[in-house]
Amino acid sequence: MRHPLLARPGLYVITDGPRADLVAAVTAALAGGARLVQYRDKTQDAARRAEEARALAALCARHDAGFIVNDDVELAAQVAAGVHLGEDDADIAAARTRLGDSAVIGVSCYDDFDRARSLAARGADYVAFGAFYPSSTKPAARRATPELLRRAAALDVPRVAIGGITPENAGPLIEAGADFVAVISAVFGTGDITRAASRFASLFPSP
Ligand SMILES: Cc1ncc(COP(=O)(O)OP(=O)(O)O)c(N)n1
Ligand SMILES: Cc1ncsc1CCOP(=O)(O)O
Ligand SMILES: [Mg+2]
Repeated sequence: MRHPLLARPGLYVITDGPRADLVAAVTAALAGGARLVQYRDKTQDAARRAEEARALAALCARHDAGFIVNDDVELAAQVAAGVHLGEDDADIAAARTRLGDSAVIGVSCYDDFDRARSLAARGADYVAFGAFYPSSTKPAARRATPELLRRAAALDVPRVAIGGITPENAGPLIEAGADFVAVISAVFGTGDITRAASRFASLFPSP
């Protein structure tokens, strides 16, 4: 069954921290209509990470938006969030045991349909593909094509597209079946985060 937080397609923002105005930046993205927020912070500063994750979890709850922690199952458990797992991260079964059935667990599938099929069968709540376009955030990311999104319709699990996505180039991905577009720089790297988020949000059908 589709997780309730993934029922409505839309914009999935991923933070680009550390940044001093993190909570204000995410507040602005939510005001623009972001439906999912991922806390992605590759630093080792456990105290700041815990404090920020707790603040963002409360903020997202107030906006009825999903909140997902990148990589770190223990931090997700601490703040009752979901988690996003890539190929170098925890195993999905271990994450499910730790976080429980109600947590959103998303997985990176890169350009790999068989990985998506296998992880969907093992209980992933969404499968993410990409990068679809060159990404300044992750220049070495493997590349995927919209055809993969079309093929993944058969998996009957929400599909997320990531990598170099802008309001100008997101259309073909949504048309190919992306339920969410996941974006870092084209939202958080702009001078007007709310406007950038609302441009993405307007590409999806309104509820
Ligand atoms: C929604 C979404 N899709 C893909 C990724 C990438 O995950 P991963 O391959 O584990 O790489 P890092 O983000 O951890 O560098 C993601 N974070 N979110
Ligand atoms: C984390 C990640 N995984 C594949 S591309 C990417 C970065 C996406 O960031 P941007 O939206 O700035 O290209
Ligand atoms: Mg990861």
